[in-house]
Amino acid sequence: MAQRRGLLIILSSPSGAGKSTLARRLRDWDSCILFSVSATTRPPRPGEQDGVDYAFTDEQAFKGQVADGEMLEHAHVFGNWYGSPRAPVQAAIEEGQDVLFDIDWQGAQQIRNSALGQHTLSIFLLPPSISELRRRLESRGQDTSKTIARRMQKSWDEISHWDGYDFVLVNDDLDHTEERLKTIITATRLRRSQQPDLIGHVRRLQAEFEEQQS
Ligand SMILES: Nc1nc2c(ncn2[C@@H]2O[C@H](COP(=O)(O)OP(=O)(O)O)[C@@H](O)[C@H]2O)c(=O)[nH]1
Ligand SMILES: Nc1ncnc2c1ncn2[C@@H]1O[C@H](COP(=O)(O)OP(=O)(O)O)[C@@H](O)[C@H]1O
Repeated sequence: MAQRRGLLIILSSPSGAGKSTLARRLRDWDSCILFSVSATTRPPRPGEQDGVDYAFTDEQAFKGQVADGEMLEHAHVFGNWYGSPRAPVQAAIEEGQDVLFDIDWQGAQQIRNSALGQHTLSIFLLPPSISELRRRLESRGQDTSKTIARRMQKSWDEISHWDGYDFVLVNDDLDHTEERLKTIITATRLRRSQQPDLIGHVRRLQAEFEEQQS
């Protein structure tokens, strides 16, 4: 039997709601999940590693990759380009490995509408409040006040797409959100792994039922 494809797990939220933190926790929980390292034209933040957090690139190279069809999806966010390279995702899911994406609503929509759309699990994280969102962006301590103002200004654009997702969680308590994410992923994996066997099982039940009724 052909190997079941891996799951594309998509996390989106307004900037500062907690995607990267939760994505890190999910990777620590299950090291078999591949994190899709996005390419971006934004400059690295202190402590970010090239090839680990992002693949940092320039606009010309990024656009070349897009033109060559190397991006599964891409979008312009907060004045920079971001995209998910296709090859590592394709290789992983063909091997049955799940892939985790930290991408915005535009990227999520592109993947959902692609040939891989049937293999996605998308989760949107809402902040408990707008003032808490601001507090988190400020407490992260990695962006200038201008950058934070821009992200806050764009936060509603992102939040307004919340209802296109399979699940929506309010990221209030971090441990609680982590537990709910793990539950969602575990349940989705279970449903997908049972599906082929269940169809066969229901057919057998039907045959047995019909035989007994005749
Ligand atoms: N469409 C798309 N969005 C991305 C990608 N990588 C990151 N993003 C989104 O770009 C936005 C800005 O990301 P980043 O600069 O890391 O800022 P942060 O969200 O404040 O940590 C966030 O909404 C990310 O989810 C990508 O490959 N594709
Ligand atoms: N549930 C939470 N409660 C309090 N602080 C949080 C929570 N989730 C994330 N944070 C903090 O908020 C800041 C922004 O989180 P981050 O994961 O960088 O957000 P994003 O990737 O969505 O921009 C970080 O300093 C992080 O430690």
